[in-house]
Amino acid sequence: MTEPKDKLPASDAAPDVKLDAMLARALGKEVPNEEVVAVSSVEPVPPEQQRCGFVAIVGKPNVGKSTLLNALVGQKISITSRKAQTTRHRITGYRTVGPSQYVFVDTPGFQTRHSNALNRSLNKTVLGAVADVDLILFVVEAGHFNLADAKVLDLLPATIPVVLLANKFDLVHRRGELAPWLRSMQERHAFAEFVPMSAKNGRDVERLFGICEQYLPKQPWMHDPEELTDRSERFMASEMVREKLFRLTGDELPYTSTVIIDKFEQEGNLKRIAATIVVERDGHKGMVIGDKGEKLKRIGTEARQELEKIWDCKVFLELWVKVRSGWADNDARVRSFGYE
Ligand SMILES: Nc1nc2c(ncn2[C@@H]2O[C@H](COP(=O)(O)OP(=O)(O)OP(=O)(O)O)[C@@H](O)[C@H]2O)c(=O)[nH]1
Repeated sequence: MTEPKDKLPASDAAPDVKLDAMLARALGKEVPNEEVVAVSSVEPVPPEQQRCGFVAIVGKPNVGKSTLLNALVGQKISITSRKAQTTRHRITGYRTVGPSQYVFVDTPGFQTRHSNALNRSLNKTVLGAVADVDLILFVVEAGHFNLADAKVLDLLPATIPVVLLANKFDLVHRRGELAPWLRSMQERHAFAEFVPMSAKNGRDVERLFGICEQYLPKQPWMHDPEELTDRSERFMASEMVREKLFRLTGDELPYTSTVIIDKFEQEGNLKRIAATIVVERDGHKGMVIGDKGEKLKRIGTEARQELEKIWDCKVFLELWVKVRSGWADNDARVRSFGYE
């Protein structure tokens, strides 16, 4: 991050011409001189040709930020689920494509509805994450924009270029109607680019690298190009259990449930992990355990199988469930569970 933040790499063209060009590119019409960057394996690049920068992924809950981060990094490093507010930590993933190294920062969906200690901590994480980056990917659902999106947009510093990433484009049936929506979005903020796409579509994700590249400062890479994340295996284990917990309990379980790793030991090619799922009420405990322990067993099995695949080793995973009422309202307890 050596370049000054007040310099947006925008073209010199008049705003309307630039907007039309962005719309044309966004909606898939031909735009001359556009380079498509192939995502391939890492080749050696001399330091003077390298680019490296921070890219924050922001947006309200459930718009697809974690799905996008995993697709960009090429491996699952952030958990996803249909339940809003699954992501609770700032997660950094890296990806080196050609001469450019992208350091991605995922953020929890900005919470505007409830004000408890957990949400205050989440919002602080979001603000910290966008303060010092080279580019912001502002994720919304294509064709939609509501108050929750507006509150996130309001937080973004005017000095950092913002890409409007209209995700879940696959769910838009009348694509022609997106042009007026994109125009109205440009009135809300001077976006550097519009990118309608689907985080679940590999080609779209590949194209996004090409669009982001020009915003990365020319400077040597900060990480080994083979590295994908700074998160520990312990953290991955707790996130994996949390993902399965939310996926398998559906909407009944409040998002305040959390997972703590009590033990993480390596024995040769085996990892022994013991974890506790912390819920707020006795009723929630029953939901997690399920009939004859069926649900808890499935959460454990699915988490174990996926961890074994990612780490390529055997995993022994033991799960417990505990009730700690009111933990999300208590600042000290929120900190003791690992939220800053
Ligand atoms: N159809 C469609 N669904 C998507 C797309 N991207 C994400 N989703 C789904 O949207 C839901 C939410 O995705 P997440 O990646 O967990 O969203 P998030 O923004 O990280 O959510 P929080 O952690 O709550 O902030 C999941 O069910 C995803 O499978 C997309 O491009 N198309």
